[in-house]
Amino acid sequence: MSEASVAVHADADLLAQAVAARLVVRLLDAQAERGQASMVLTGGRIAAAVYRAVAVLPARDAVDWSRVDVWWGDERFLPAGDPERNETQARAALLDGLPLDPARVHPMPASDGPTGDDPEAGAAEYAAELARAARPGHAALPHFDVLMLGVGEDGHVASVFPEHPVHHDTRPVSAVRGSPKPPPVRTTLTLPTINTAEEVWLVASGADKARAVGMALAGAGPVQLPAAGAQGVSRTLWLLDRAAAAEVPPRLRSLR
Ligand SMILES: O=C(O)[C@H](O)[C@@H](O)[C@H](O)[C@H](O)COP(=O)(O)O
Repeated sequence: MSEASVAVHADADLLAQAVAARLVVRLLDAQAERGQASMVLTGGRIAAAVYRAVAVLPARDAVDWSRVDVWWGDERFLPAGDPERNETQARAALLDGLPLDPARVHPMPASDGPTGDDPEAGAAEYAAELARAARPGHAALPHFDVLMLGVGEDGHVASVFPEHPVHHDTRPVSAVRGSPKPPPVRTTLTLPTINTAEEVWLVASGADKARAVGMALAGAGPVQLPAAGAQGVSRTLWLLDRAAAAEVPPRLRSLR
């Protein structure tokens, strides 16, 4: 697992612009290396700002979007098209304007989808979809070039919440009930699945995130503070605005 590094930007807008630029470069590098690229999306306000920033970035046209796989790290278990779904938000902010191959866009289950209103069946189906995309000879997961995560005030990432039973789920994808952040029923990649990504980027903006960010970087445990347990194979990058970085431990501040 990689050591975390931290980049701090002046405010939320610059943070979103910088993450958008990094994302385009990451996808370009992956395509240069592997002929294709994959990104795992998250939900929340800062993620939506990043997607909007990618949408208007001229360099986005350098990416061959028909060779990009799109996955989600978590989803709210609601009907397809519900405005609260992370998928709906990402499509509106970015995906609908990109020449993606629809077969490479892999939304998490909807409560009115083929697996019905059963989040367990939906999670199992998403695990099966991941397994179908796995590289031959590899574990039941595809290669994730970059996996982005927002960070909750309580330190949750994706829909892995502090002290929640999801921490004991050994499956790659979990159905979450009783989420403290509405809506209560969700689907999420579990932390071990998240941690197979080549790069994990934790993106946080605002003073209400400072405590969770500071504690995660100071070495809190993942059950208490799930963000502390998210790590990329070759890179773990915290992308923060100044307000969210206010409690970053001094030994990491030099990396700003
Ligand atoms: O479904 C969701 O809500 C998310 O995927 C969640 O994990 C989110 O990323 C964080 O709660 C941060 O959200 P904000 O950026 O809005 O604070």
